[in-house]
Amino acid sequence: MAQIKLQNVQKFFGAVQVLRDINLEIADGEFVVMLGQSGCGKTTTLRAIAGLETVSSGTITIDGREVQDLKAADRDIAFVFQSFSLYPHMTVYENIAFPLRAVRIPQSDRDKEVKEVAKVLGIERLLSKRPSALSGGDMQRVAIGRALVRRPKALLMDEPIGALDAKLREQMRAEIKRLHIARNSTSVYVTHDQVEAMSLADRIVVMHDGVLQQVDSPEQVYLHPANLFVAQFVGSPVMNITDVSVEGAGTDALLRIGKSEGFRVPSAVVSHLNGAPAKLGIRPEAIILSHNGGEGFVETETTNVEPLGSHDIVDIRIGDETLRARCESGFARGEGERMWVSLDHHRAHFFDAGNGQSLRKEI
Ligand SMILES: Nc1ncnc2c1ncn2[C@@H]1O[C@H](COP(=O)(O)OP(=O)(O)OP(=O)(O)O)[C@@H](O)[C@H]1O
Repeated sequence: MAQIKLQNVQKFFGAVQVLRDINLEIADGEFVVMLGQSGCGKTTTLRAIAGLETVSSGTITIDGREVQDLKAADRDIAFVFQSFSLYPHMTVYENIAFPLRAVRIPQSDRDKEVKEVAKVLGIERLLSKRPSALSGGDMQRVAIGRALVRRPKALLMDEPIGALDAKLREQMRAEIKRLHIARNSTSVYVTHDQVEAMSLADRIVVMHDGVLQQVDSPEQVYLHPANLFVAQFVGSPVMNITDVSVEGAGTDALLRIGKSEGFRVPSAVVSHLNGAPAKLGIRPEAIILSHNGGEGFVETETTNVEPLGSHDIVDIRIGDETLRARCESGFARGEGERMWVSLDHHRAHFFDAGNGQSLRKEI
């Protein structure tokens, strides 16, 4: 197990900068997920930690030792990729035992370690088989087993289950989590799948354009996104974002979206904005629809209904904007239906219209 620290890490490929001043501390035993769109630099960060990629500047330390100039083999870190890189001519047992043979661990200890890892991963029955006889999920279990068997300081995983079908991914996700709890190995995991990130991580590192946008628990990333990018990247359907003007003083203020009639909210909700241009962020589940209206509700019309089984996503018009609301199945009959809408202002987010940073009320 290990503590990993990146300080002021920069990486250029030719003239193109793909990592911009990365600062990140990963605690011993922590499960950190790097989340971002394709090309944002998450794989490069992981490869830099592993020693498969050099950094242009900055330092990487593992347990206090600077490693940025060490070869991958000298960092005591294991890596699992999306593609199953098993040796086809070896059995599962031999594949898992391989890293132990390479460092000349005696046969009896090797046998004990291989069997223990196989037990944790539930692949004991496969030990005598060759990779060609395995399913995709089992191949990836073996790849993880091989990475874990020599008890590396840290386990780095790059979209390890990205190539599996949806059902198997769900199952493997649970297994990786269970494995992490059992072994408590420091783990860094790369994915572009926010559900995977939310379900696995102790902390999520949201990355965009080579810059860390937010490093926080899944709950914090969802409830308090640091900026517009994070707000729209995490959560499905995405958070509604609209320009908003704030009017009025006294006890109530009016949040007006476009030329809409506006939502009356307590002034305290918006007092910290000080009249600066802001964007409103509101998740679909924080939009309240009603057939009858009432105080705080504004009249609207549905423009689309997406039935998803457990709930529906209903599009409504406010001013010139379309907002997406989450409501119970069958609540809206179809498009063109008259409705009333209100916002749960406790769950409203505001962002600086210029730089996109969250304008969070200081508590
Ligand atoms: N060896 C290389 N030479 C030149 N450019 C590279 C190299 N490796 C990566 N890049 C570029 O660096 C940027 C970051 O790539 P990286 O693989 O880290 O992103 P990523 O977020 O992991 O994306 P993906 O999920 O697609 O792997 C991309 O623009 C990519 O094209």
